[in-house]
Amino acid sequence: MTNKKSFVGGPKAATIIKSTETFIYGSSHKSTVMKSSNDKPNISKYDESPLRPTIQTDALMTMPWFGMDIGGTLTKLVYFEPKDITPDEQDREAGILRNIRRYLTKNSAYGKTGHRDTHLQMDNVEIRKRKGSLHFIRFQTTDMGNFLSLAKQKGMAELVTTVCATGGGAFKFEKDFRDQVNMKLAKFDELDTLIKGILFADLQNRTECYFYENASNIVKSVKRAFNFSEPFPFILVNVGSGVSILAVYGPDNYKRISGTSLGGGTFLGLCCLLTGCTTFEEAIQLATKGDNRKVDKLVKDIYGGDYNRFGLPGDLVASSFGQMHITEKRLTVSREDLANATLVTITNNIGSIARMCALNERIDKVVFVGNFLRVNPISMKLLAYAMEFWSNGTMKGLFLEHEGYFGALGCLLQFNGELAAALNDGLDHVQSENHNLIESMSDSASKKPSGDLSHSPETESSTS
Ligand SMILES: Nc1ncnc2c1ncn2[C@@H]1O[C@H](COP(=O)(O)OP(=O)(O)OP(=O)(O)O)[C@@H](O)[C@H]1O
Ligand SMILES: CC(C)(CO)[C@@H](O)C(=O)NCCC(=O)O
Repeated sequence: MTNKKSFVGGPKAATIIKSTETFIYGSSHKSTVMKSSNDKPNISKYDESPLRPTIQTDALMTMPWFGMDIGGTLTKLVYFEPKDITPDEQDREAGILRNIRRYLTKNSAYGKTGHRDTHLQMDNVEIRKRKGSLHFIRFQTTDMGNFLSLAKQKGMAELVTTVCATGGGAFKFEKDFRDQVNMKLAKFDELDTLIKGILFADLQNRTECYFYENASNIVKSVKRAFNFSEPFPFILVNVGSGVSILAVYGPDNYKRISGTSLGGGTFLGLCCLLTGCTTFEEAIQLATKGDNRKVDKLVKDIYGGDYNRFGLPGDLVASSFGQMHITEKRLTVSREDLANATLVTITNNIGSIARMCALNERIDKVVFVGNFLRVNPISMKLLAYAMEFWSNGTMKGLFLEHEGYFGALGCLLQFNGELAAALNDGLDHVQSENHNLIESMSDSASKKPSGDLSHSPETESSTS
């Protein structure tokens, strides 16, 4: 069934993952075509970047189109559903492909932990000259075994030979994909794809980016759309299981400046330990009803009021969990208070590190993403408050609707030049090539960031 072709054209080798007449949508579906540079797929204005490989063959990439981000806690899957299928194409569409399309788009729950976030669906999207909808699906990474069994049961193994994947799990589960469903993973770096996904989503969705108006008043602050059409430079804080902080200067020009192991995984883990809850949703619900002031020690618990000399208001947390060494206090706190205090502790710590990074880089826009922010307005409002309050209004916390899906989305968008490299030579090839390009570009730039692809000590510092 698989007809895999490799050929060289121009500066990069290009590989068509699978060229099987039956499974391809589109009219010229039989042959492998190298697209010329003036016939570019209409993806985004950022495609004009000098760093982007110009060889593009993916207009004929076979369906289904997936991008997968296999993270430490959640696996995110973005699926492109073509909506411009002609009756003729429909006739030729293979049964398995049709069944997969229907299974994914007609359901919103899959297996034990799989969910489709229907409210995030993007319609009328154009990718590689095809029009369709993007569907956003997640499941627990601990459920990978069940996912692979389901994929096999639905016939994916016969249909797809290669999946574009990012996140640590693209490395960790590579062998499982190969052994259990005969699929190869084309691996992409999680931070590269994160940025690609963000830029694409913002172009597609005018209300993707938002901020909190009146951020200095948490009770009154309200969500408002933010015009992110001139995004650079910005600080990007990806709050997943752990936290990565990047300074982004252009679509292909960024550095990982910091990180912390105190992230979404820490919140969930501590909350489960302290309250006996078992899910993130439960943890957030508890936190919504609790009061951290019964758990934390505030400035006014120490000063009796504000600490004016250094501008510390009495209501500020002086010491997270600082009252919990007192037996009577411990006896009066509820599970809800403990959940709220855990959320506030983790959020404030992330806010504080993010603000220092922004200050250091002299950047005023701080974008927070990652699934820690899912159904979590408490943290978003706190982060917005922290950015505004501690910077005297000079910094702005920004948020994006598709929170945790950008890595998977960016992965789905990868062009064949990069795809080919990932397939032929492994990720290292892509990384070192991007690194060289970024290095050569940054030589002439006033700021001199380099992509944090080598994890050299100069480009990365870690708080953990
Ligand atoms: N349904 C859920 N189940 C588990 N965690 C959830 C859920 N919804 C939101 N979260 C939060 O999102 C975090 C994971 O976020 P995300 O998916 O962005 O990261 P990841 O890719 O799994 O982690 P990493 O990038 O560090 O490998 C969890 O640690 C938790 O705080
Ligand atoms: C290891 C990753 C990059 C995996 O996504 C993430 O969980 C993270 O950035 N953790 C924090 C690591 C640090 O302390 O810098």
